[in-house]
Amino acid sequence: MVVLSVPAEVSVILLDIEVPQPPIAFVKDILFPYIKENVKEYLQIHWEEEECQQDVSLLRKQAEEDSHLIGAVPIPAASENGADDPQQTIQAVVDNVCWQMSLDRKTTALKQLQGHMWRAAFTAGRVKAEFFEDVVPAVRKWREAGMKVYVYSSGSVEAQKLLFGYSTEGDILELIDGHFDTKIGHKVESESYRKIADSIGCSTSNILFLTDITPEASAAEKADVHVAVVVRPGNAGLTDDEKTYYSLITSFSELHLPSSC
Ligand SMILES: CSCCC(=O)C(=O)COP(=O)(O)O
Ligand SMILES: [Mg+2]
Repeated sequence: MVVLSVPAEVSVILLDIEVPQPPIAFVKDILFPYIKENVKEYLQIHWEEEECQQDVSLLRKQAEEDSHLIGAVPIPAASENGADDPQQTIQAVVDNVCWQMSLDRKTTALKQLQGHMWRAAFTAGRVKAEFFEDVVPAVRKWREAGMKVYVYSSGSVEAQKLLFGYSTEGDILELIDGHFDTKIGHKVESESYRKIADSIGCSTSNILFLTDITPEASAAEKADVHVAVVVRPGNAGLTDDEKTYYSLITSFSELHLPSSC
């Protein structure tokens, strides 16, 4: 078995949300299609609710910022007297969401609506998150060794908590010390990792970031964060240069903590 020694200065393990997911690529193959298939019905049911209207306002603001992009889908402004046809606006929101998702955009507006839709699905028992079998034992072991474990995902903090709260292993939210999403910054920007370290109260060099995406690994490394690239079935392939450059693991059990024998 490959063993990757965790540097002695590391006291925090930061996980990308997709890294602990199972081979069926839960986020891409289950959660994302769920949004596309159900967004229209969700909007129709929740349209009058304040939370839904806040989600739509944020999407509308994002659509205005995106108006210069090729293929961008506008969302008409709400009229002051509320005289607009909700079905037309709903269709525009659906089209905008599908357009953003076709580009795998990581906008806070999209992630917020997705998070609210997933909350409805998880709490109704329509979806349960699965983890690779090495994940939960490894996270428990790291915590027993005194490590803090955080999650950093483009998915909203609320959505991340759903995954750990409604998993096939039960509610395992207590295994995670904290969550970060795009509100702290994008995962391909080095500054985000400095802000995360500040927020945790440690130095960036105290963090080991596990991700499957090399531009994220590169941004973290530029901020002096330790990185390892996690290679799981279903992940995008790596180039030969990336395979040589980065420390690679295929299971969390391959991480060897300084104190473990
Ligand atoms: C329930 S979390 C959904 C994850 C998500 O929306 C996403 O875009 C995945 O992004 P990540 O940065 O975690 O790879
Ligand atoms: Mg990812």
